[in-house]
Amino acid sequence: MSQTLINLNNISLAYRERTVLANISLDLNPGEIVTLIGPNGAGKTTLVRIVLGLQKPDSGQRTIRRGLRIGYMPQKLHVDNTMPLTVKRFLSLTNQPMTDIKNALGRTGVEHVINSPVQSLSGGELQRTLLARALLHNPHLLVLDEPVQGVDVNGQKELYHLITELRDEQGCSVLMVSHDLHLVMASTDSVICLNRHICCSGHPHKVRKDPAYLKLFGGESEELAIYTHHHDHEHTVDGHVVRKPGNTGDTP
Ligand SMILES: Nc1ncnc2c1ncn2[C@@H]1O[C@H](COP(=O)(O)OP(=O)(O)OP(=O)(O)O)[C@@H](O)[C@H]1O
Repeated sequence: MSQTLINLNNISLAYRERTVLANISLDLNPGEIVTLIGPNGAGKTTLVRIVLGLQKPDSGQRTIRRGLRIGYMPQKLHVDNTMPLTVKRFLSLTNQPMTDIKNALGRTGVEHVINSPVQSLSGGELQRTLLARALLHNPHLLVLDEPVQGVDVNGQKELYHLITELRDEQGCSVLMVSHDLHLVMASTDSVICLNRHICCSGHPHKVRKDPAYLKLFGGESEELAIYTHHHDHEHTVDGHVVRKPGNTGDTP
């Protein structure tokens, strides 16, 4: 594994005899974006914690390239509502220079929130602030646990686009967790579909059609992917539907 950043070999883990991860093997290679996808409770966060070295598996090996720097964006940020904490103070806890902090916030598009309390940020601003924090150590690998949660659909697309740009600019690798293959499709090199074991993996277009993926996520996801909204009407400002001239169809 000369070039490989992190290798997991046959990792298994159980909580009180309940298997959470079984025989997981994977390689994270330089410059690659890998997305972990799976239903709730599939073991995605647990696997991320093992990749980060925060949790030890019951069996199997984790091998990490010497000197590897990892930037981590957690799934949740717990900040006590009564504790005054500005974005500036929050990011200063990383001990990085203020110019780097400002640059990172600028790069993720939220320089304007630097003096705002963390608790007051919108979903998108919070995710971009957490992404800026993950960038601060100039990482070789970005690990992003559900980076678009709490963000609306357009914001999600923008955020995935930004993640791809950051990978291109910085040449880092990305391991991220997502719930929606179709939204992440354009932004990932490969997908690992997890449900306590690896159900299928590979190029996103291949995984999308894999019977194991379809079994987990159902045919609905395929229908959603091909559904195109034929808009035969317009809306008034108060939301009422107005048919376009010459169109009487009942398409939504
Ligand atoms: N510390 C723990 N002790 C006992 N069980 C745990 C612990 N941490 C996680 N689990 C269980 O392990 C399973 C996998 O959890 P994990 O958080 O890794 O799933 P996930 O795929 O990230 O889920 P989600 O999409 O809901 O975030 C779940 O059934 C969870 O209840």
